[in-house]
Amino acid sequence: MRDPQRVEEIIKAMQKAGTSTIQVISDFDMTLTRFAYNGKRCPTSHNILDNSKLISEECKAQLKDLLNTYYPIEIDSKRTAEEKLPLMVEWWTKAHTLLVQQRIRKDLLKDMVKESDAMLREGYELFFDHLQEHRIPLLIFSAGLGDVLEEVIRQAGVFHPNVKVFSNYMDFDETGVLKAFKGELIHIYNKREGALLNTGHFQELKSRHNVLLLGDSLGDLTMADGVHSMENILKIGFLNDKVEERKTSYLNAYDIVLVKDETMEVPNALLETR
Ligand SMILES: Nc1ccn([C@@H]2O[C@H](COP(=O)(O)O)[C@@H](O)[C@H]2O)c(=O)n1
Repeated sequence: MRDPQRVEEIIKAMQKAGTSTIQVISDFDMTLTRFAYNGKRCPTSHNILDNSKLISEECKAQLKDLLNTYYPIEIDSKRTAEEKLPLMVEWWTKAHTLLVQQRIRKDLLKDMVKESDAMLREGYELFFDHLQEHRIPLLIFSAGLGDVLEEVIRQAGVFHPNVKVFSNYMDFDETGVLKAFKGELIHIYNKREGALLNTGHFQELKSRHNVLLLGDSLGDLTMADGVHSMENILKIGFLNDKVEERKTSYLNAYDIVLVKDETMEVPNALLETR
């Protein structure tokens, strides 16, 4: 924490206001899911599909090339968000175009997730169940693949009614084959625009002026930009990769930075404090 006293003040103010004033907004990939397990990288929602048997070997190689080209740019601390933005649009657009060419079948997504290495962070059950039990809305705001991430949380038994997802959803034709992606593309640097497009959601939650925000990228900080008359926001950032290069910028942007922490221990402890 850069300013522990400020963090304490925010927590106290949120506790005093009570759970009925809180909403949680969280990124998905590498925030609710693990970054690594036993020294091996865990997949993002895109990677779950990219590495599956629904994708041809040739296409897998092309998607891997894209990942190897653009992921280093995504986490490059020497480039500004403005420099990265067009390149991120390029990555997502090229990857989605390749995926559409694969004629992916909707009915195979369930088994694909079952067979994948998808892993939610340790302590996820407590996190989701606590929010459900206390009727605290959870918005999962992801630049990943909505259909895939929904299946991950469904299979984990935590897709409770208080969970809402904003993400990139697949559009299937009448035979159940992927033909396009729906609506505006969400990438890591346009979550503010995504939030402002979904005013209805934030309107429904207009009495919840206190926000717990969880993210793993500096782009995630704008996920709460649609919240009505915000009173307090506590921002927790998971810093998973390129720690030394990015620590200062994360400490300046997030209230609490969790370095290579694969658990939900801190968010869970905060939710349980009364
Ligand atoms: N073709 C792609 C594009 C992006 N990614 C990764 O997904 C992450 C975005 O999802 P969030 O839930 O974190 O918003 C992003 O960090 C990219 O690294 C990918 O794996 N493949």
